[in-house]
Amino acid sequence: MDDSKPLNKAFSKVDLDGHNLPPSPAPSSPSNGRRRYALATELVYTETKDQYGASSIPVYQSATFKQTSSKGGDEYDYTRSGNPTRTHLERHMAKIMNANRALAVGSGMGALDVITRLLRPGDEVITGDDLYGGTNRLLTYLSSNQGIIVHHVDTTDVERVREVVSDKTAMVLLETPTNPLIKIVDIPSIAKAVHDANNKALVIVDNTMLSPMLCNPLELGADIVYESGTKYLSGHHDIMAGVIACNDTSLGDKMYFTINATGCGLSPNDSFLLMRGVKTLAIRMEKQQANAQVLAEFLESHGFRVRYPGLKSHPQYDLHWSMARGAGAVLSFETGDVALSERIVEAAKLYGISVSFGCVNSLISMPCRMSHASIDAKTRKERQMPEDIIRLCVGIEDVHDLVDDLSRALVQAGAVTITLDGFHAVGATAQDGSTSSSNDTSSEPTLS
Ligand SMILES: Cc1ncc(COP(=O)(O)O)c(C=O)c1O
Ligand SMILES: N[C@@H](CCSC[C@H](N)C(=O)O)C(=O)O
Repeated sequence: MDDSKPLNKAFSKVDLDGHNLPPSPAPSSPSNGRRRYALATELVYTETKDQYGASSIPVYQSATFKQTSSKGGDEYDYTRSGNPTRTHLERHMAKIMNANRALAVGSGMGALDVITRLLRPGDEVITGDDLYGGTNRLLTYLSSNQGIIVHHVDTTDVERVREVVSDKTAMVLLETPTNPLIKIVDIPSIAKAVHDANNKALVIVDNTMLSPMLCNPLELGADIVYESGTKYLSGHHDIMAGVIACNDTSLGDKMYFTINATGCGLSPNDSFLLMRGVKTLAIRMEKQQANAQVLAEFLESHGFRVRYPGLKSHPQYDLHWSMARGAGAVLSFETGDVALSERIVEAAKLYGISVSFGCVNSLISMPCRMSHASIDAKTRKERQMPEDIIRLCVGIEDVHDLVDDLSRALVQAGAVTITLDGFHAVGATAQDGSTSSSNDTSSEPTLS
């Protein structure tokens, strides 16, 4: 049977590859999806066609939908193919991300999986040398098992990308700021260089670290943007989710095909929770990044090497602010000593020792042991990931409490020397170049 032909009302649409597309979800349309108000307003403003005028989209907790005729083909038939709660979320996200189409799936990695299924064996992918560990793991799997050639280059340097881009390049995958080294990648320059060299190559941006509140990669030249909805979009660490957005409707159809074929669409309940979470994104992000700025300045002023794009000392400060509307709420700092970093992390009380970020609660972690442990030690060394690096993911708590708790943890861990003038980092990476060893516990202050 030729299954590429529309069979009946239920499969009236095929995508460019001839795949049958089920009837739902109806793609978000630019006409009903375009932003009209400031982002903070659009985040909370929604329109629904709910039969009772519910102001919050109901959870359509149903696997199947009764059809009005034996031909099927009503707007919804089966939740794997489409669900009204998910569609409502997807249309809202398309509006927020300034895209023609948004798709909601079960996690950020699920989103990258859907995107990379656009690849064919022999295709080449260019990506960074400082990447979230899970992204690195999926790309390594694709290169070992699926015949995809992956080039890891320093994407902070456009020339390094230009050197490897070719007619075999199918995707260029970027993160900015990178996780966890907080390096900045020039999306517009890379997108132009890649599209000039190969107009079929897709530029993909993982926007998890900034969220649509602070950056719109589609407006900077990206073809597809995705985010882990587990982070800022939902904001409470109570769901796993991923969102993909693009402006090319045929790409949207292809990715929707994969979502329906593999069954990774976001569940109705998680769609509801993500929809509820995203409404407070602006206010959360504003508070989180204000707190992060205070903590970054606090650590830097006490002699720690801090990586945060809100600090003028960040080597790519101007580049970051040319693309983004804020610095985000993830920063990392070094102590010069792994054991010392461990003591700081374990001494903190307000900051949960946890992977992830973007939550209302503040978190502290050691990326090389936790979020990025799936990158082997040799590769971490080659990529110059400091083993002692500590990542702070800042929440919405009272900033004085956050500073107090971090100060106490630094003192308790022996990370600072206390003088009459205050306290100062003892680690080898202190910004003033001092090399005093943190292993010299004779100089450790004691907690009063
Ligand atoms: C930058 C970045 N992208 C993608 C992901 C994957 O998201 P998820 O955990 O929702 O699969 C993460 C973290 O997990 C991340 O930090
Ligand atoms: N054990 C998990 C680690 C998830 S890390 C989550 C987040 N992206 C972060 O950077 O903290 C795994 O192996 O994926």
